Amino acid sequence: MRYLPTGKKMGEADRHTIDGIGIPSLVLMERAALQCLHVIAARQIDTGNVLIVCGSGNNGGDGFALARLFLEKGVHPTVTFVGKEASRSEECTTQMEIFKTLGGEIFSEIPEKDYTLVVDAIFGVGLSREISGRYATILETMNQLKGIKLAMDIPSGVSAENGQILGIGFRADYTVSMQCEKLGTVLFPGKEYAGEVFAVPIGIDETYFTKQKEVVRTCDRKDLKSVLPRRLMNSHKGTYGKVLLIAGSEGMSGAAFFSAAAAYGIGAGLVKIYTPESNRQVLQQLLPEAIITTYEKESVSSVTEWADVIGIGPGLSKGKKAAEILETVLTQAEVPCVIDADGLNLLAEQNRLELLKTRKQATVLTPHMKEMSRLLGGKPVAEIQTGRFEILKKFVEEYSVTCVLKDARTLVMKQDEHPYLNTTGNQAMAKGGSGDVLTGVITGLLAQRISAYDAAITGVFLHGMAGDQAKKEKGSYGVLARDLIHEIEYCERWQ
Ligand SMILES: NC(=O)C1=CN([C@@H]2O[C@H](COP(=O)(O)OP(=O)(O)OC[C@H]3O[C@@H](n4cnc5c(N)ncnc54)[C@H](OP(=O)(O)O)[C@@H]3O)[C@@H](O)[C@H]2O)[C@@H](O)CC1
Ligand SMILES: Nc1ncnc2c1ncn2[C@@H]1O[C@H](COP(=O)(O)OP(=O)(O)O)[C@@H](O)[C@H]1O
Ligand SMILES: [K+]
Repeated sequence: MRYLPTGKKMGEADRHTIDGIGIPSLVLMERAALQCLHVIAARQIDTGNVLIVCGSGNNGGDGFALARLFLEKGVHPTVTFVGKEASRSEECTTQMEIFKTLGGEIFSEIPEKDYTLVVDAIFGVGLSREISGRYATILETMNQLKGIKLAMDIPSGVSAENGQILGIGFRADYTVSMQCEKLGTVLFPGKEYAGEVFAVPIGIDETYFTKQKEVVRTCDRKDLKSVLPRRLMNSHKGTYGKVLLIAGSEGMSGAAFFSAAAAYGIGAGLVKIYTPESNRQVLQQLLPEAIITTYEKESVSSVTEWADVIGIGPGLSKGKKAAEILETVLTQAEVPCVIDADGLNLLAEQNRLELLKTRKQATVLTPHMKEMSRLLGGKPVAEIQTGRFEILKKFVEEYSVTCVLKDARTLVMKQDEHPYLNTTGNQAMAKGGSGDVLTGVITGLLAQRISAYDAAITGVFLHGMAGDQAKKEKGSYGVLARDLIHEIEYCERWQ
């Protein structure tokens, strides 16, 4: 698990470390510069001709410190100071003076040379407004230079708060992020400017974020062991829960299959599909492990009574029958529920969202951007994209749900928990059926009795990992929903 603070939150943690704990700012800066040097060595970057461009804040201070460490190694970097003298920070001034005392030369323009490495130390998390004028020209020049590009902390121009490009951004091959990767290089378009990101420890106290519930977190492959539900030797299928999937309508059996197969694939004990009779035969052939029961044969009340967890919506349709079923589930089922696709579209109509407020068990909603827009009464997708954290926070508080907002960077939110931003998954998953698989995975995890928040973040993480594995095998074009299921079945291998 790792935090993805905004620039503002990172600044707070810096101050807490410096003022609250007493670690001097220059000590942190020294470690920041040393870590950059380590990354440069680890990536075997040619330091034959290094350019370091420094601004007037502490990011510039990082740059001067790195320049001095290069001197110690016998490397003579070209250092350009592009900041304003008047606004130079104390640390930046100190580092600049040390560098000068050691014989370092400081330019005010970028000398024309063939650089092997270009280091951006103009703006870090202190970037506070659009970049224009001379700074913009300098960044444009730096982007056009040959050589490997490395950003200290965050590429200049990328907003650490939201990943937006403020005018112009440095296009890095590598970004060395101090202590934590910032939210701005995980979100698009910032991510595309950051290249490979190394989050390096420099001594900032990250436990500061534990109580700051607004700080976003993510997880990595190494967390898998702790997030996967345990599989006990002394167990039976009842141990891993009974999943009911209410999915598929006439001519839409595939969605039910994907969700059900994914629920089994992630370890659920028993999976039942509730669907129209016309889907019975094909589903029985596609997934003989599943129990098939139909609208014509059984009432929704009796099937919901059987279930430990319900997933409703994939391929459901928006017909009258589907609406009745959803309303019965929301008012009668006293088990956790995952609502997806048409389940969400129906929820968005006729004030049905209000039904969520009376539910006693956990509800997980898995909308993509367009479905979220419908849930929010038609709020434009662009508005949701830029304001996703605030908008979702309000929504989950109002309806007491866990919300999985699906996107290239899926966001999971629940009241009183850190927002979770997913970093697995890729463009190969942008295809029909991918979402149905996610519904099955989250439902299958809930069946194994982990909390709604844990099931949502673990499900999203594993689903993305499956996409990444599938892309490795098939590339970006040919991955199908069934490939995701196949990979999920093997998820233990990723630990
Ligand atoms: N001890 C610590 O705290 C540690 C900090 N560390 C490092 O410090 C970085 C944060 O440093 P920071 O807070 O000084 O801000 P920074 O990113 O250098 O920028 C501020 C300068 O930019 C200017 N400016 C901003 N926007 C602008 C614009 N659009 N156009 C023009 N100017 C603009 C702004 O000017 P002003 O707004 O005052 O006019 C000010 O001069 C952090 O990312 C990390 O690298 C690490 O070493 C670890 C220890
Ligand atoms: N470019 C991408 N990068 C990462 N994940 C993606 C990308 N495109 C789609 N996905 C994932 O694939 C899934 C698509 O879900 P959804 O749009 O509901 O598909 P469907 O309704 O066709 O099943 C989501 O989990 C989403 O996060
Ligand atoms: K920078």
